[in-house]
Amino acid sequence: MALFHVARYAGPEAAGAEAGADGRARALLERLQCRARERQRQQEPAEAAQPAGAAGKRRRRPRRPRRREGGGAPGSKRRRADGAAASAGGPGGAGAARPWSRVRVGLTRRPPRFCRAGSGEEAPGDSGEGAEAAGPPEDQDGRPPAEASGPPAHALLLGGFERSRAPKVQPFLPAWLAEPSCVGKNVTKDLVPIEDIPEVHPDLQKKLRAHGISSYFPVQVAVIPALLESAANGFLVGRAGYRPSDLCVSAPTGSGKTLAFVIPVVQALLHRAVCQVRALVVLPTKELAQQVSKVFNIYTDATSLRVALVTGQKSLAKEQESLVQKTVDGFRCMADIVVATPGRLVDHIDQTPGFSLQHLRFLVIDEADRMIDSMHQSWLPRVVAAAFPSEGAKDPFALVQRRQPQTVTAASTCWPQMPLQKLLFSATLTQNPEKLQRLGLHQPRLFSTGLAQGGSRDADTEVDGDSGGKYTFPAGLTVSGAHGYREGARPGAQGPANPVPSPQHHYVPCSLRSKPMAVLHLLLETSFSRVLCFTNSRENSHRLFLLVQAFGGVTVAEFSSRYGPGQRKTILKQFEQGKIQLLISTDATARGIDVQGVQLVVNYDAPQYLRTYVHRVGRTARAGKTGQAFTLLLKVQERRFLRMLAEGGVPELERHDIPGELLQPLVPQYEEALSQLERAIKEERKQKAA
Ligand SMILES: Nc1ncnc2c1ncn2[C@@H]1O[C@H](COP(=O)(O)OP(=O)(O)OP(=O)(O)O)[C@@H](O)[C@H]1O
Repeated sequence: MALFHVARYAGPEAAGAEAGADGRARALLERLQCRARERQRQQEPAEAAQPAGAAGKRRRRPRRPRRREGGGAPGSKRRRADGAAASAGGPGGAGAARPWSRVRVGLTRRPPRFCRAGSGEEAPGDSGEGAEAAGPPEDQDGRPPAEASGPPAHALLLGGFERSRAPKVQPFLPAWLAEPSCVGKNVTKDLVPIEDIPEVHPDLQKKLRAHGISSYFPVQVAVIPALLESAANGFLVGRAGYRPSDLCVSAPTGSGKTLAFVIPVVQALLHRAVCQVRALVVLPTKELAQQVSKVFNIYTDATSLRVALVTGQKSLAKEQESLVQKTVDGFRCMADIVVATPGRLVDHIDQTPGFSLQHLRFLVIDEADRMIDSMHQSWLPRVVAAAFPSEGAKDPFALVQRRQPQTVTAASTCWPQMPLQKLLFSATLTQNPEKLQRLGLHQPRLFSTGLAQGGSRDADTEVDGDSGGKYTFPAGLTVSGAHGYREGARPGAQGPANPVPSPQHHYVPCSLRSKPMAVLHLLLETSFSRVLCFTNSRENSHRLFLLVQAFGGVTVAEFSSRYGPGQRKTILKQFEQGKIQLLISTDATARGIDVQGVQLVVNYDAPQYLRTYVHRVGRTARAGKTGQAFTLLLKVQERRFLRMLAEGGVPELERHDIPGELLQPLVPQYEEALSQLERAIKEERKQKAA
């Protein structure tokens, strides 16, 4: 018994030796019995004075304690607890007669949860015991009994912590993160004509116009002059001879971030004498790298600058040819601008003889938040190590010495230094200083379209589980000037003269069974020519693709890692050309992919993270266009998903019910498609096994 003895009643005698334990228990028992008798005496005259009915009513309140004295139902939890109290308080279960001792009984049995004593709070769905744990029963006037010397009101007891929410702690941010340079977010309003930024080279201005660009978007207005200024003294030194600041840019999807770095980088390198790798752009996927290199090719066309794409789409040898050429006296660099995925870049650093980053002036990290997540591949330290060679490996006769960044001293400014400037771009740039610190930024400057001051600064909801980040969405996806999609209303149909702005983010409550039909219904109803539908896995993409294909009436394709880079390129091209109406994709196309004219994004599987949602829906409403986003939600997902989006600053999510009768006409065809899907999957399995 001694092993299980818990000294719950601390008193002066508690300090005594073990030998006195029996005596203490007896003394305590007597004291308790004495108090119980006294209380009974007090109650008796009061009850006698009451009318029979009233007395009966009032007696009902302390019924529980009495039942406990007599013992509850055999085998019940309550009885076991009383047993514990009896063993602690003494024989006969006298301790159970004391209301506050019951509180302690509760303590022994309940999981450790905290609540304020006397608050009367109880854990939801736990009414009986919760009421007990909350404090002693009240007397006839609704007050606790006078002699019940339970724990003091300020003491913390168990239970009910759900009610008291811990106050949200606002992280303390460095000044550059807390006070960003604000960038306008509306690409249809805050435009600046090309001629209003005369710093941009006339040839580049001409090219911009030739490609249908007559004004700069807000992010370009802010970033292009800042970058050009930092490279004003050529690419050897920054302003006043100092190393230029690194730039971080956070602007919505489709707001023109690519041109914001392409134009100044091309301009800074326009008059270089010798071809060396001076700009390196790192992106997370092959498709994105391809897209960005295409933009560089447009703006370096008819210049001596050369762009190389290294993503692993071609063989290593072929890529090596585009980077370096062997000559009689060494190697000749073949690229000024290298656009790469991190893995392949490291391959070339390791395996391509003569590939040097020692003249690297700009390191652009696009989709920077995603790239920070891939830092475990340690591609960045490899790039920095390649850009700043160790002392022994330096060329003593080189005109421009390259040194690791260090404190500026008179000696350190004796030689012209070639700085390495890092430029980070993303629609969901993290504001977590610890993560950004891993990039080793130098006096960074942040350009942002307004991460909410009040919100949590870590926009890395998906990674950190901190869902307080706020994002800015493209204006065309926030509220459209035209009518949004309404049941039965075909897009493209003329709306009223003064259209009522409508939210463009929708959710469709549906069941697991009705999800494919909901997608088909949205497609058939809207008849949009380019719809992008996201799933959470390539298996889901494949099955949905087979099902829609079997259903018929829609030109459909799938995009996932099931296909090789070449096939994926073709699929994207066909989608862009309008040959494919519905592209079912994994998150492989969620980031950065710029397909003109996507009118609708459907999240067939709800994205797990806010950041994923931002990028997925950002495939529509690009460059000032409007677009719509529908997310299919199962009942169990609804609450969490909507809360996540609300906390993330998603403007308004309109519930869009699809009544059963609208789906009914699709059922026969759908059932037929289902059986075709089953057959197709069986066939595929057979082929795989063979
Ligand atoms: N000043 C401009 N005027 C008109 N169109 C522009 C302008 N700048 C960029 N665009 C177009 O806007 C589209 C989106 O640009 P871009 O891909 O650079 O967006 P982004 O901000 O990088 O988006 P994401 O975050 O999704 O990668 C492109 O088709 C681009 O050609």
